[in-house]
Amino acid sequence: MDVMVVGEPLAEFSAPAPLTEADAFRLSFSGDALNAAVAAAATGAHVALVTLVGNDEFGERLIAFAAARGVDTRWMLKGDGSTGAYAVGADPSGERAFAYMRSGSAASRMGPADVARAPLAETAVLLVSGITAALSESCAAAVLHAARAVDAAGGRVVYDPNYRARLTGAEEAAAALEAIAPATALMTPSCPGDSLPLLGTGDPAETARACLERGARAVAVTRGAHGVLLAGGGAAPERIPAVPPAAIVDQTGAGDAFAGTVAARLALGDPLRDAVRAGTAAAAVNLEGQGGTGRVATPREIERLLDARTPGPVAP
Ligand SMILES: Nc1ncnc2c1ncn2[C@@H]1O[C@H](COP(=O)(O)OP(=O)(O)OP(=O)(O)O)[C@@H](O)[C@H]1O
Ligand SMILES: O=C(O)C(=O)C[C@H](O)[C@H](O)CO
Repeated sequence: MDVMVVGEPLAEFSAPAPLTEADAFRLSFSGDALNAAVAAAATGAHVALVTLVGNDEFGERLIAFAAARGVDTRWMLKGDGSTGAYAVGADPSGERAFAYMRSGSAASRMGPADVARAPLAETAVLLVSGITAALSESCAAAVLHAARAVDAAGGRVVYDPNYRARLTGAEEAAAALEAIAPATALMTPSCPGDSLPLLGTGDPAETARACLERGARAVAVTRGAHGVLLAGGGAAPERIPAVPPAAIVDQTGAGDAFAGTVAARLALGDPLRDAVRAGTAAAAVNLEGQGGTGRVATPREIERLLDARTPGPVAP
C-alpha cells in the first residue's frame, strides 16, 4: 500500500450564501480524508481510505464516489450510526462557515481495532489529521495507534493538524499534536490557522521550530497564497512558493489536496522538497473547483504547473 488515509468522508451541502440565509444547497462529497485520498490517488499511487460509513444511502454513495476516483475502498466499511455530513456557506466576512451533522456518526465510532484491520505494517505513508483525532476519544486513540504502528514498521506518517474549533478545544488539539509528533515524518500545520491556536504563534519559522521540538522529523508550514515553509528533514529551511491558481472558485480542501499529494509523492519515491512542490501545484488546481474534490490535479497538470514556475530555493 502506498498511502493509507484514516478519517471521515462526509456528504457536503454547499451554498454561496451565509448558512443563516441559504435555501439551496449543492450536494457533493468531501471531508478532509476523502479530499486528500482522492488527490493522492490521482497521482497514480495505490491509496486506501480507512473509515466507517453509515449503512445508508450517503454511505453507499461515498464508497462509490471514492472508488470512481481510484481510491481502494476495501477498508471503507459500514458501521453503526449514520454517515456524517456538513453544510458550508459563507459567513458575512466571506469566510467559509461549517455546520456539522456528524456527532455519533459511524466514523466517529472508529477505534484502534477498526484501523488495525487495515495493512498498517505494509503501508509506505499514513496520512492522518487533527480532524480525525478530534472526532471522539476512540478516534484519537485510533489515529495514535495507526501512526505508531506505521512508524514502528518503517513507514512514514504525515500529520495534518487541521484545527477545527467546532470539533474540539485548542488544548485538546494541541495535546493530540504533541502525542503524535514523535511518530511523524512530516507535519503540515497551516499558519496561522493551526499554528496560532495549537502552538501559540503566527510566525512560520516559530511554527516549524515548535513542531520539530515536539518530535516531528520534518515540517511543511502551509501559508495559503504565501506558499510553504519547509524545515527539518536534514536540510536548511526553505520557502517553497505557492502556485497561482487560474481562478479561486472555492478554498475548501486546498490543504487536503496538498497533504494528500505530498503523501503520495513521498510514497512514490520523491524527495521531500519535490513532493512539497507537487503539493503546491495540486492545491492550486483544487482551488479552481467547487468543494473539496471539484477539481483534482492530474500528474501532467502538476508537472506543467511546476515547469511554468522558476524553480529553485527562495530565502525563508
Ligand atoms: N490563494 C492561494 N493561492 C495559491 N495557493 C494557495 C492559496 N491558498 C492555498 N494555497 C495552497 O494550498 C496550500 C494549503 O493552503 P492553506 O495554508 O490555506 O491550508 P489549510 O488552511 O490547511 O487549507 P484547508 O482550507 O484545506 O484546511 C498552501 O500551502 C498553498 O500551496
Ligand atoms: O471540517 C471538516 O471536518 C471537513 O473535513 C470538511 C472539509 O472538507 C475540510 O474541512 C476541508 O479542509
